[in-house]
Amino acid sequence: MQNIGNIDVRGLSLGFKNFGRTNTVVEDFSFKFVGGSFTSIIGSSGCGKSTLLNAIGGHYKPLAGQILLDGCEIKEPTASLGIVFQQHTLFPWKTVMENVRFGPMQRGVSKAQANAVAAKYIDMVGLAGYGDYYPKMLSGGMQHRAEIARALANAPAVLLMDEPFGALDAQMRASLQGSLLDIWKETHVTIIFVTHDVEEAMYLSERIVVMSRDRGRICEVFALDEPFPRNKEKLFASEGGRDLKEKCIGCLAR
Ligand SMILES: Nc1ncnc2c1ncn2[C@@H]1O[C@H](COP(=O)(O)OP(=O)(O)OP(=O)(O)O)[C@@H](O)[C@H]1O
Repeated sequence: MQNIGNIDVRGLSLGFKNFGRTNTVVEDFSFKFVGGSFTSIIGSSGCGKSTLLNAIGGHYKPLAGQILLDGCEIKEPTASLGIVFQQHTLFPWKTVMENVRFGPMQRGVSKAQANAVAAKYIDMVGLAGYGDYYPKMLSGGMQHRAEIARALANAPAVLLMDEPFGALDAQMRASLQGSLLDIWKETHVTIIFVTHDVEEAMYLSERIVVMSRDRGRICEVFALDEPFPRNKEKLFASEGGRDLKEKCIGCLAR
């Protein structure tokens, strides 16, 4: 276990007030995301995946329970908790470089240092040479790469990803999946990755948490022993792979 990036979710309940009544979305959710691990969360639409991820990111206050990052309760968003969403959130009026160095500069890092940090992550996500481009000049996949670089520039202990590749075509998705695994290997950041795609979860993660339709409870946790780098064809064609996929799909209906 790594001594940073450990997320401990304890007896967590989350909900929203609608028309004066509290609608509980996630109830009594407990799980430990070990520092440096890659965990995917799958579950049917509306089961509370994004709500959970946002709560881990410090954006929602629990109705009950708590979420700890390395032993300290998460009460608000911090630079240690990087979030990447499916939709683009880059500042359109800033270049890639300006977007990526924004976080470090907000934290008081000098411009020269922030530029160096930004250049390192722009390079890491495969966008070297695009620092002066504005978001609208980039493809959807390139914008996602820039978003990941922007999150990494804050040196987060945890990277929370909410269906980040959901809107991309198969080729772009495969390319970003490969880049993400390289980044994970290099940075040892804890990754919590929400996806609808069972095969994507199987390819990327060490563990898959399946959330239930019934108030976001944990339906099943699957561990994947297959070492990295993984071969997609082999993984999905193997008996173990086919069995796991069937089990995950079976759980999604619960
Ligand atoms: N800001 C909000 N106010 C009120 N209700 C909300 C809010 N955000 C989410 N909900 C409700 O919480 C429930 C869970 O939503 P959430 O977005 O977490 O699900 P999800 O599993 O991520 O779904 P999907 O896979 O479709 O993205 C839904 O019933 C949704 O209507």
